[in-house]
Amino acid sequence: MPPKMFEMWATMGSTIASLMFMWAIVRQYCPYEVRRYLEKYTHQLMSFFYPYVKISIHEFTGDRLKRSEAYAAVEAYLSVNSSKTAKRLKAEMGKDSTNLVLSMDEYERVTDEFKGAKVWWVSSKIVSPSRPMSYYPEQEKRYYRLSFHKRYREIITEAYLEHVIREGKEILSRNRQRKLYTNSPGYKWLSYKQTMWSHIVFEHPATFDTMALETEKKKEIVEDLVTFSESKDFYTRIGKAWKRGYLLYGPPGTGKSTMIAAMANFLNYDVYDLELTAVKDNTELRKLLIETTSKSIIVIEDIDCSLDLTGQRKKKAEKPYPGEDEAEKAKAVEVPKREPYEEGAATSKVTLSGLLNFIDGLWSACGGERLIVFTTNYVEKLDPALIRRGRMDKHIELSYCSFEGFRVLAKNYLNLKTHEMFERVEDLISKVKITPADVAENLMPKSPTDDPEKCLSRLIQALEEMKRTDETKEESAKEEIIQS
Ligand SMILES: Nc1ncnc2c1ncn2[C@@H]1O[C@H](COP(=O)(O)OP(=O)(O)OP(=O)(O)O)[C@@H](O)[C@H]1O
Ligand SMILES: [Mg+2]
Repeated sequence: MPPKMFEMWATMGSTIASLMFMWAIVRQYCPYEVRRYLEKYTHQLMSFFYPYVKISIHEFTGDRLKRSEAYAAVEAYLSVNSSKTAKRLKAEMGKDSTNLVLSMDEYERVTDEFKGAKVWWVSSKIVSPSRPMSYYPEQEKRYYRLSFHKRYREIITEAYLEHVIREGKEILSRNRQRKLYTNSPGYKWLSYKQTMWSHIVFEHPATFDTMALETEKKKEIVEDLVTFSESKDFYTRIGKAWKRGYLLYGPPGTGKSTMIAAMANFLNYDVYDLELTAVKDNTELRKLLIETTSKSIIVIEDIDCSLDLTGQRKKKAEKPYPGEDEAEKAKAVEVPKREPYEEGAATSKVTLSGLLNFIDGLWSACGGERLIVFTTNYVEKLDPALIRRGRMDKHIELSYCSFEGFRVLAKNYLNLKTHEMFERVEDLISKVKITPADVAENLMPKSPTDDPEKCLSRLIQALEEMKRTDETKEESAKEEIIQS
């Protein structure tokens, strides 16, 4: 190296060293105010010469309980765009647990181009150590940082970011793994970040096609759901919250819970299964509902058993459903039942007015696309205030199996569209009250040797037995009348 050059490097080196030394002294001894002042102006001076703009998108913003929608959209956008160029990727199980979804690993950097503008994305995190004696673990604050040259400021802030968010949201809704949430007491104490809901992936196979229901009824429900999901502007225009209440009622085993799953699958919504007996009081109910997200169905099953609606406590099975005596009940398919109201009464103080307030007031303020579904076996026991239109907009009765319903089940279970034995089934099914659950149970092959004929014979036998029991009951009732 020529001596002149060496001298120049040496001078520069010593200048930088002395500046750094001075800065260290300033940091150590200057009062905080002076330091802040100096830092601010150094920063401004640096950005004057530095031609790049940086935008950070943090995972959690002011409201630490809610993940930023923008962060989720950027993450989805980059998961598709970065997987082609990034060298360090992380893999997570995707929708339906069938494939791995790749996304950018931490501290990885990828480039993207938009209308001739080149941008860089970096995924990063700030780790703040846990405080001594603190209950909470160390916290990680993840963020994405976007950098681009300042000459592209307009194009990036006005068009590129919008493009990223729009595409990201589309990817999210395509890949969304739907969830089934339940409120379990105590779970919320696990960590301050934990919500009051616990969830699992929702993978119920029910659809409207597999439901044993009259075609007309199915069509009406599907049209109602489609109209609701496409009516965002309508609800805004008339000044009503974008929500709709459904009341599903009918005897046990007629498909109320199955229909909720079919609705969720049809609309691609999450399901919040709200166990009212596990909710301490109205305040907790409010908190739970505020935490629900848009595009969801909030379900309160067996509402007559979950809430003291009249001041009188009720037992679900205190009266058999018409046509359902003890012998029939014993034969019926075992469907999991909720505990009757008494079980939760000791701890739950949720009142009817609390629930009504939520349906009308608070929930309406949450905005977003939500359905609320109540189910009951005894519609006549419900307080009219709870089920009036406006709260429960659509009342759907699910009843005993018709021949049309049977045909759907025969197609599902036996892959039969028609069969000579159907005629006998048609005749019998019009005379007895059998639930779709019972029909399904009889049609289900019980061993590998069970062919469709055997399953149909089993159903016919069950229907004949039910008919005989009904006739015997009718006769003894007639005799009783004659005797009295
Ligand atoms: N309409 C239906 N279409 C197809 N399958 C049905 C139908 N109704 C009942 N089933 C079958 O019976 C089983 C029980 O039905 P489901 O749990 O939906 O009844 P439910 O009306 O919710 O009963 P409960 O009032 O006891 O809660 C389901 O797993 C399903 O296989
Ligand atoms: Mg049910």
